Amino acid sequence: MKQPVRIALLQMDIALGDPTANFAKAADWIEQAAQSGTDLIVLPEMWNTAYSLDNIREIADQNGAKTREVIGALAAKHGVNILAGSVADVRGEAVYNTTYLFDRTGAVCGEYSKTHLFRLMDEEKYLHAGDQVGRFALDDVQIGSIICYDLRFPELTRTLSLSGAQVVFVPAQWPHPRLNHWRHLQIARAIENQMFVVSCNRVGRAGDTEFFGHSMVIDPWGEILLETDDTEGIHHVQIDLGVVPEIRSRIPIFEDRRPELYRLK
Ligand SMILES: NC(=O)CCC(=O)C(=O)O
Repeated sequence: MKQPVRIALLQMDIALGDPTANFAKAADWIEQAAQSGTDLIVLPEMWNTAYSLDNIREIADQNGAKTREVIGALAAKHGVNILAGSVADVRGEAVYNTTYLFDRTGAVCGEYSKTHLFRLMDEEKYLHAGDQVGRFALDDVQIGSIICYDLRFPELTRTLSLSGAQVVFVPAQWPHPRLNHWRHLQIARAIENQMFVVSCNRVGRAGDTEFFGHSMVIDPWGEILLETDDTEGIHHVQIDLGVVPEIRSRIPIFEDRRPELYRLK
């Protein structure tokens, strides 16, 4: 991938249980982001439905068909990669929370369904967990994809960095009162894995739950390159992946690991 990589984060509010409105808004914002010049557009978690869980099976995207059609067409039209946050999608009887990754031709080059379901928001009552990790190649760069609560499981991001990922993407719907957790977990994942962390969190309210935005881009040294506020907007940032090997050779944690010690006998 040509350096630096230009990334656009779509920090959106999401209409509860209204996929038609949300697809229209996402398409409009993708058009705007693409016209400003970008290599990769990132959306938040479950941007098609939000947490409208009572009727989620009725409104979820059937086999991701609409996501593939609408977002794939926009990726192809603008020759841009799109990490389409995640959408509620239904396969057979089961509803998942799935990231679709589109390359510049509009083809799906990666799919990842959230592997850790968040009980505080009742996900485990309505959704099925995925059972694969999300490691993909995009423009010849190895990247990883996790979703929101997955951030609390360092093993998952470690698996991605061990398998070569240089960036991990985190679409989210992470609300108050856990802004502190959100910020520190991302900084920790970046430093301990010597990788970029790029997150896109929604804003707005759903009932009593208030989502704070604060999408972040953190470099492998733990420096915050971008932290947004709690309002809607498209945020552009550039990252230079050349620093990943540099930092990994300066402090060679991957060579110094002692995996034989990390299993209880
Ligand atoms: N949508 C989510 O997974 C929310 C996770 C969250 O808020 C947390 O504290 O973890």
